[in-house]
Amino acid sequence: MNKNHIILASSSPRRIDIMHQHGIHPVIIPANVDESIPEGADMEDAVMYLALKKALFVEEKIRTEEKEQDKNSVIIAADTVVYKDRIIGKPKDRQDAFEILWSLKGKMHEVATGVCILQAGTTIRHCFCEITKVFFKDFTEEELNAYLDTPEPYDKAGAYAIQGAFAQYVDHIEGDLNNVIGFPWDRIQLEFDRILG
Ligand SMILES: Cc1cn([C@H]2C[C@H](O)[C@@H](COP(=O)(O)OP(=O)(O)OP(=O)(O)O)O2)c(=O)[nH]c1=O
Repeated sequence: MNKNHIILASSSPRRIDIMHQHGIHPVIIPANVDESIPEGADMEDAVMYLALKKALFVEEKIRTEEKEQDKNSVIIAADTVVYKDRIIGKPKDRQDAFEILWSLKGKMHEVATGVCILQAGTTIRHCFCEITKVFFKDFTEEELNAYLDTPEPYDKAGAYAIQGAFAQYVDHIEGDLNNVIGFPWDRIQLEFDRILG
C-alpha cells in the first residue's frame, strides 16, 4: 500500500485508530453528509452509497480548496450499519438503544461496512461491502439498563461497541472483527493494492 497522500474521510476515532495501528497516518477530513438511507435500498447498497457520498464530499472539498498536496490523494470513506430484519443505524436516544439491543439479544445479526476508495481528480472509484455475523448472548433488562447508563452505545451503529464493555454479551462472530468496528482492514488493504498497485 502506497502510504502517501491518503485522506480518511471520517471523524470516527475507531477508523483513525485502525489506520494508525497499521502504520498509516492519513490526513483526516470529516465528511459532514446527510446519512439518511434512500428508500428501498438494501443493506449492501445503503452502506456503499453512504461511503461513496462521504468520499465524494471530501473530493469536492479538496477540489475547491485547491491545496496542491491534496490534488491526487487517495480518499477512503466508510459507513457501518447493523442488520436484523431492517437496517439499524445509530440509536436516536436511550429508548431507541434499549429497543435495538433488546431485539438483538440471544440472536445473530449482521454488521455491514461499505468502503469507498477513490483517487481524487481521476475516474478511479471503487466501492465494496464486507459483512460480519455477530451472535449475542442473552442478557437481562437490568444488565442492559446498566450498559445504557454508560456513554458507549450512543455513537455506534446498533447501539453497542464490540470493542468495549459490550464484548461480554457477544458470544462469537463469523468474519472480520475490524469490520464490526467500522473498518475492514484486511479487505481494504487488498482492494487498495489491487486498484492502485
Ligand atoms: C457495531 C459497532 C459499530 N461501531 C461504530 C463504527 C462506526 O464509527 C459507527 C457507525 O457510524 P458511521 O456512520 O459508519 O461512522 P461515524 O459517524 O462514526 O464516522 P464517519 O461517518 O465520520 O466516518 O459505529 C463500533 O465502533 N463498534 C461496534 O461494535
